[in-house]
Amino acid sequence: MRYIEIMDTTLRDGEQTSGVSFSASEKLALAQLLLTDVKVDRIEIASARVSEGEFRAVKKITNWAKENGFLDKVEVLTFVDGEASINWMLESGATVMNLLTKGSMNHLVHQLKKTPEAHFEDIQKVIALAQSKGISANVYLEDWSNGMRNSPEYVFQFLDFLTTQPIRRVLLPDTLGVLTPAESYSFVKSIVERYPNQHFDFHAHNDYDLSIANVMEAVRAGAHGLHLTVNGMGERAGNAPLASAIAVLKDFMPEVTTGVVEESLYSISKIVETFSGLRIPANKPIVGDNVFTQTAGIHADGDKKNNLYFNELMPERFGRKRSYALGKTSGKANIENNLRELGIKLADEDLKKVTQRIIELGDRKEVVTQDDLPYIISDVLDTNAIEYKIEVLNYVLTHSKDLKPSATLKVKIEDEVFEENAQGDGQYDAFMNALKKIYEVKGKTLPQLTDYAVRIPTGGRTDALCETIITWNWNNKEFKTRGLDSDQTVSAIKATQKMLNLISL
Ligand SMILES: CC(=O)SCCNC(=O)CCNC(=O)[C@H](O)C(C)(C)COP(=O)(O)OP(=O)(O)OC[C@H]1O[C@@H](n2cnc3c(N)ncnc32)[C@H](O)[C@@H]1OP(=O)(O)O
Repeated sequence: MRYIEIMDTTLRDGEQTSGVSFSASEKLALAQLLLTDVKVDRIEIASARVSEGEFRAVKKITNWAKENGFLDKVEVLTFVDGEASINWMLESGATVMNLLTKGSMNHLVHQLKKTPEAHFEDIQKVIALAQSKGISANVYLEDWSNGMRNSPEYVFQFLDFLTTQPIRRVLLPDTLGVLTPAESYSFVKSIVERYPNQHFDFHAHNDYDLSIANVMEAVRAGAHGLHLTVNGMGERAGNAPLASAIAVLKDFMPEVTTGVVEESLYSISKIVETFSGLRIPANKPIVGDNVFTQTAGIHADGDKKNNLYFNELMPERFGRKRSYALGKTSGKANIENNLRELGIKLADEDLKKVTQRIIELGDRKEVVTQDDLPYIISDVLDTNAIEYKIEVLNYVLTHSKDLKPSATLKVKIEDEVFEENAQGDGQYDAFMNALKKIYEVKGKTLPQLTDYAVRIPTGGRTDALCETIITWNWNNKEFKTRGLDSDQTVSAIKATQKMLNLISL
């Protein structure tokens, strides 16, 4: 089996994401996790000369790496700038440089304004100097992909030159993310065949959303290593994402292997999300919040029947769990899956009612989570037990500055309809005052409200529902009623309606 070396460049190319800057401590923590938990083969942690902060970060990482035997896996991007980058490396303690050179005539002529011969001479000097100081070299051919399209003679002249140099690897970047999968294959293949003794890394960018397809084709063509970033961070549309690349190699390319630990990919993704502040889209493969959530009732039903809707991407591989969303597309099977996890069993009739309630909430765009389920169940079962003879048909509640809150309501008691309005200290108080007036007309009194408690189920982890529990005193006996709704006032009115029906029994 062919071993593919994984070089993670989250801390260098990933940090080139607009608006992202890791602190030195964050860089150290990520470097440690990447090398010891995720077990990538190498990490690129910075560009030389960038800043004082970057220098401190590199120094911290190299100190740790030296003590723990990882120094040879820690790389820094450097420039063809005589002694400048090398001196920076020496002071920071880094020992592997990824030398950025020009991989297309276009960049060479317009940016460095040099001939190929002059560029090669400069490169040779830098590599020799580095070697004399104990620094080993990998060489990036920047804009290599366009070079292969527009100036292949130059690229091959350059690669011929590199065969004469004491370097470890040649790094082939699709700097502008312009390659198609077919080109990734044919360009890498032509190079690997011509230089069988050289190690080539492929470095994709995601401008056309083709980075993973390109990575696959480069590996199929014989690339020996890949450059990836956690969450696909990187300049513009980013780099090829580590988690997706690892899953694709594992599932579609059995002829290759890597040293990366799949189970660690989700946790590193979350940590990088936190440190970078760059939110992971919910639908991002492997690491997005939604990618292991079945929302459709039919899919949940199929999972029950021989795992019909599973693919190779089992969440447990990545340290995650499958979940079943609750909303308007939930069917019974979805809800049963959630109930099973909570250890709750319901009769068929009750399950149907709970399902109906969840669909209603979903229709109102409320997001229902598993945490809400026990509340919904107890509300549905509680409401079931009561035969509703008294109904609050309509109401208007007002709240305005410097005016007393008021309420107008229409209530059906048995077959009679009553309408009243009243003011109060708050909207609910006004509602109760109007209700009292209706009951006075009928020559009845209402229980005394002794406690009124509002809570968001599960301490605020979900905001779909609000529960109001009202304690009443009726003929010296206390009882409680509960109302559940996404709106706090409505939940209180539901609790009150329950009370009206209980006292009429
Ligand atoms: C593929 C990639 O992602 S490459 C990413 C490389 N990393 C970075 O660019 C890190 C961030 N960059 C920086 O902090 C700065 O650009 C520095 C510190 C590297 C250089 O800063 P400055 O000296 O202010 O130069 P500035 O950024 O304006 O311009 C870049 C210079 O480097 C030159 N240059 C471009 N590529 C190279 C190279 N591979 N080797 C040497 N010099 C290069 C340019 O021609 C330009 O030189 P000029 O000013 O003589 O025309």
